[in-house]
Amino acid sequence: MLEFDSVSKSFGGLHVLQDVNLRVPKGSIFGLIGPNGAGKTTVFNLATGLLQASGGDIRIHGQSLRGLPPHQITRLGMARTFQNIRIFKEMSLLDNVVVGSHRHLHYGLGGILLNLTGFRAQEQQAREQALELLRWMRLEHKADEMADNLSYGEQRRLEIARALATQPELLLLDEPVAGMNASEKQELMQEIRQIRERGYSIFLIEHDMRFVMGLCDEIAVLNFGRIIAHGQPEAIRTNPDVIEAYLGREDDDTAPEVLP
Ligand SMILES: Nc1ncnc2c1ncn2[C@@H]1O[C@H](COP(=O)(O)OP(=O)(O)OP(=O)(O)O)[C@@H](O)[C@H]1O
Repeated sequence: MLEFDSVSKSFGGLHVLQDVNLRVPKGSIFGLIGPNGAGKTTVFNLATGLLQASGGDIRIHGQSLRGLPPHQITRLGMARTFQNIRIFKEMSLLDNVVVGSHRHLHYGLGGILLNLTGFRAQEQQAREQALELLRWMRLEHKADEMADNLSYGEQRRLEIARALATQPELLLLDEPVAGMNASEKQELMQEIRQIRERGYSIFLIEHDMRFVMGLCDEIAVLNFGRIIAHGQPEAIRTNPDVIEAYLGREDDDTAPEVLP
């Protein structure tokens, strides 16, 4: 579904990604892990058009993303959440999600004036869809509350609901459980599995090894901008290159959990 083909990215003389090859299969939950600063967020920024690759090609459904701005990439079926949560805190949960669905509402000002009934019907549909997505993320009961009132874990789940409102085929999650407690993590794992069962593909970056190993079908490991391992969780857990990459960074708080 999403392919990185020999992708590189430099900032001036700093080579952040080199010869990155990735295949995120349709219907999978695919994890990208690696020590701090390995280049994981840069991979997401390239996939969503926030950055352009210095070399190589990125494709979704075989179509190159080269030169496409983020909003066009969204139209190709990709949506993401961010490491630092980006929700509208002064708006209700429902409105936060409705905003996400607006690329699917087909009206301009003229259209609204000429066809007020059609406009209202689309708005109503967007609200119903938003409520459904809030239900998926167990936030439906708070639909009319201000997003500002949510706990950290709830804000992360709201961001996922809003990303889903763009009707993506592939959902990119950047550190979805950062700041969550153990039971919130367990619940989110369940919700992400259910999202996949509904036909979505998931590509996630996460430092929490228990979460990644318990959830992902496949995992790729980045270290200093290169993919050093790729495979099923058990193979990654015991891969000597992966263990060494984490051992070499004892400052990284995730290191002990990778060790077999
Ligand atoms: N816009 C930029 N300009 C210059 N350097 C950048 C830019 N964005 C990222 N980098 C550098 O690229 C490297 C990889 O950063 P990136 O955020 O992709 O890593 P990461 O694996 O997501 O790290 P973390 O796990 O800490 O979030 C870092 O050295 C970072 O300083």
